[in-house]
Amino acid sequence: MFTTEFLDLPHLARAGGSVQLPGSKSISNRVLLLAALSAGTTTIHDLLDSDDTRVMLDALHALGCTVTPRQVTPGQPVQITGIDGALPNNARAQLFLGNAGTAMRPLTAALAILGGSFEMTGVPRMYERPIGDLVDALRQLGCQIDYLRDEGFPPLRIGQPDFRQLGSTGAAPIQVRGDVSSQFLTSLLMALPLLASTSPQAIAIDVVGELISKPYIHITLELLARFGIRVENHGWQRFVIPAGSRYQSPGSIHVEADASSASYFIALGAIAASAEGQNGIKIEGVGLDSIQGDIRFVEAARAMGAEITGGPNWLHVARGRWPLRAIDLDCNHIPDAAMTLAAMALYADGTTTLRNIASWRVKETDRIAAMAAEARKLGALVEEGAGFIRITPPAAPEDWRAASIHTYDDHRIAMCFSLAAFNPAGLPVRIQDPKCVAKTFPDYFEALFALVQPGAPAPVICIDGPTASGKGTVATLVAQRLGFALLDSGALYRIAGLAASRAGIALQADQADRIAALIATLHIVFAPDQRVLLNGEDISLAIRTEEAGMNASRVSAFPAVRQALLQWQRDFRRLPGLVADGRDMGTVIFPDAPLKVFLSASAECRAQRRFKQLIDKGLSANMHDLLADLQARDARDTQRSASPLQPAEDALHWDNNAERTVEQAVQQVLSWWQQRQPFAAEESAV
Ligand SMILES: Nc1ncnc2c1ncn2[C@@H]1O[C@H](COP(=O)(O)OP(=O)(O)OP(=O)(O)O)[C@@H](O)[C@H]1O
Ligand SMILES: Nc1ccn([C@@H]2O[C@H](COP(=O)(O)O)[C@@H](O)[C@H]2O)c(=O)n1
Repeated sequence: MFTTEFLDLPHLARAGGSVQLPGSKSISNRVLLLAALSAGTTTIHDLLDSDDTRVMLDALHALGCTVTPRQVTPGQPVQITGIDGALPNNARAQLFLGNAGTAMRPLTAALAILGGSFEMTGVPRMYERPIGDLVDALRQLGCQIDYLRDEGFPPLRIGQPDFRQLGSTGAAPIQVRGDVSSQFLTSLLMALPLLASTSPQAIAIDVVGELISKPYIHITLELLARFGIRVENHGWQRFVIPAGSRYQSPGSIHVEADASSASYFIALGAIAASAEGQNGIKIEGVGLDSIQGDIRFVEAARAMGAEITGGPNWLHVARGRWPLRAIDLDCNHIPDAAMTLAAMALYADGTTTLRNIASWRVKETDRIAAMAAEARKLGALVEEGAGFIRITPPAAPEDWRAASIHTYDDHRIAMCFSLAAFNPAGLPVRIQDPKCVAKTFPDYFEALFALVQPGAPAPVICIDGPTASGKGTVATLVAQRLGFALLDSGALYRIAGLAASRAGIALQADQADRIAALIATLHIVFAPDQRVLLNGEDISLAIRTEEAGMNASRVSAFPAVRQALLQWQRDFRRLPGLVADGRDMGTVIFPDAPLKVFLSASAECRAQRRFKQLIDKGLSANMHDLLADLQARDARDTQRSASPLQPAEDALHWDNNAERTVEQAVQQVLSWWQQRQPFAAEESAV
């Protein structure tokens, strides 16, 4: 996951390949709660690992359920042993539920019926998301719920219910509004079987007002049935839970991939020209048989021109009509995925109107306002109303603008606007706070980058300079702040030197071809945890000795060795960008790099730094020898005929002498980088 302050997406041109989607958030959190309320142990496969499922898992653990393992591990199921419809007497807990509506609302209903002493808290935005209609419905039954701040909103305190008023004949139908959030009805449907289990009468729920988001209720009913609760659905207006209903674990259950997440890749297939040798996008884990309402996004995308085929758990999407066709659609049936239509509308042949989307206003943020504000930044013409949005794309390529997209801590805003990187103007798009996608799809950007091809080669920042000038340190930090990949080219020469000496090859010019041939056979891995593996062996420390540095310096003077490592280095170039440190990054390896930096510092300063670095690592060092070695390496690096160490003509120089700190150097490089970006100055502050 990208945890940077922002993520710059270069202009994207093409896409192709296949993507396996994470589990559905809606199904994951429902299944977790149902498993927790049931008798027996449920093994849950393909559970989504996200912010919202994590808060749910933590809450269930706090309530006394056995959760094994405590965190979701890819490919490993999670087992929940449920409470069999009852909590111990005097159960109490404080539950932090983040911004997860799918945790706050159903847990409130279930705990209000089970009884105990609970505080339901979350992030500030959660305290702006209404829950009053659900609380009113639960109070009709005798549940004890108090608002801890504002009337109608979390945080809440839940106490012991008093069901005496229900009497032996049961309650009158419970009334709940259906026109604000379908999560209220879902919450009651999942909580009321706890009451029905001991009730002599069936329990009925009447929906007041038009029921929005019926597809989500459909998911709830399907899953309730899997856990032994068969709810009667009377025309989506009355739901009846039979007396004696009792939660029973199905034993094992698979979570479908998220149909809302699929929408971004369906849109990608519809928008992007196919990558060479590829034919569109294959989406795995969810298909045309999905129980999720957002699968009907497929119909809307087809209406806009996408060519979509599919099976029970897969979809294939290719660009069809281009530009896309503008549509006018009632989106009540696909409230979440409809946001992706707004992104597709940027590529349509006219004005697209999305109606019946008032529920967007009470989601993670006011999504109508947010989508309108951010689409306008790109140059689109946007009109918004209480329950609709109308989008006209920029009239011509030159009307598009490079925008820094504010994401409002809303995963869907971030994912939708990533699609703006396919704009016809060749502009990059900045996504602020990219980690907000953690709510449903932590690795969204990684999945996107695996499928797309940029319009021009991915950007590279070259940082060259003599040994111990601070290149590696600065390059690592710049790469971290931008979310870029890192190439430590010196490590490749160090590996070459180490491998040659281990093979007993003399490090001299007449052996250069043998060393080059050896390089071609090496299996080198730069692991994400910073370890360097050579043919499976961890050589991270072995290549960092001064001797390894000297050997690297020797072999690096041979043109055949440099040639053998050339493509290796260029293959590091990838989305969203690369920071490359070395001696000839700007002059030879990436001559087209948009930013080249040359660091310098006196030999004495560099020797001092290297001395400290070695001592800090617990290695022995001698200042006199270090200075001599360093000067010898400088001489060899600058005087060799093949790619000598020298600044590129267009390099920017940074004197990295003793009075300069690491952070100053990093800030300088980032500031040079910002100056090269097309985003407005006030939007690009790092
Ligand atoms: N202003 C500075 N900029 C960068 N590094 C600094 C600075 N001040 C002190 N250092 C320290 O200098 C040491 C040497 O830096 P580093 O290893 O990044 O150099 P390098 O140029 O990559 O060396 P080599 O080419 O040998 O790999 C590190 O311990 C680093 O923390
Ligand atoms: N692009 C490069 C990088 C390194 N070298 C040579 O390798 C030696 C080790 O590099 P470090 O950056 O890890 O110190 C170095 O002394 C150079 O001789 C190179 O030639 N080109």
